[in-house]
Amino acid sequence: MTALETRSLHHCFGGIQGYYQHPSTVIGLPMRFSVYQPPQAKDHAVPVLFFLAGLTCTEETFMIKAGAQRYAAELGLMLVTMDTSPRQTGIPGETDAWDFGAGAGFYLDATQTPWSKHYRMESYITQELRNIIIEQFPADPNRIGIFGHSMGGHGALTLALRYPDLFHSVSAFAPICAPIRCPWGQKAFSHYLGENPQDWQPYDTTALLQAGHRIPNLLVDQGFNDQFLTTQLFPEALEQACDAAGQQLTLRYHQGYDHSYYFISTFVGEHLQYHRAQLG
Ligand SMILES: N[C@@H](CCC(=O)N[C@@H](CSC=O)C(=O)NCC(=O)O)C(=O)O
Repeated sequence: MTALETRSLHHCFGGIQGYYQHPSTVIGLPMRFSVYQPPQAKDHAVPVLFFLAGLTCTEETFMIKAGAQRYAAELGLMLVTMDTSPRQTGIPGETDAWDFGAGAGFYLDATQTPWSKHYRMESYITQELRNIIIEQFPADPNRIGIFGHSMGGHGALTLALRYPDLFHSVSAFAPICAPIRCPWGQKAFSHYLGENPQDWQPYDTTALLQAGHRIPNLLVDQGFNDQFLTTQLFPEALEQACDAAGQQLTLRYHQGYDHSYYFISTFVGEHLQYHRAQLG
């Protein structure tokens, strides 16, 4: 069993907010994650929600800024967040840009050197971290949902589409819907996956839908005043892909809201209620 170092524990709405570090065999370096255990977890295994954060974030960002613990405590949901990339890999230039490298792992397994040695966030989440949560926390493995924001919204959608047996509910805030078509995605994918766009398709939500991948239901919230709406996110491409595929989608636009955690914190309660209903 993986040895966890507990970095800190905090009482929160009757439950426990914990921050952890462990030597990751998948990443080949230490990784950090955090878990909110609701009060119900003292008595029995509870459903779990993985939250994947966006560019520049860490395992702390959502737990500190989203205000989700109040709702998780009411609904009996465990929350899990992880860092957004490996750190201190020694790769030259890893921290030069905020939208690539450290803090920008894009929730995939890189195939190109030098990134392929450590940048393996897909396997980290779907295998190692999932196993840690199931084995070392009071988590119900048959009721695991996933959601995320921006780069993490892309991660949640693509992992849910690629691993329908592992993730039983999915939603997103302002996701990058078509990374193969936007500058953030093109920059990351060309370095992590190589120059051939054909190799990017398994990590693009619209391409996965076109290829026949499906999820039972999908909730997406998007602010109209999002500074990245027209340059990076392309929710209209998601809508078109879902329409063409016959994929259920509830896409809600919100006047005035931007890309920030003020937007996330406004709607996070509704996302937790949605997942609780989906997970049963
Ligand atoms: N540093 C950048 C802004 C970076 C940013 O907005 N990051 C978002 C996610 S963007 C897509 O994945 C975020 O969640 N930031 C954390 C936060 O606390 O807001 C810049 O200078 O524009």
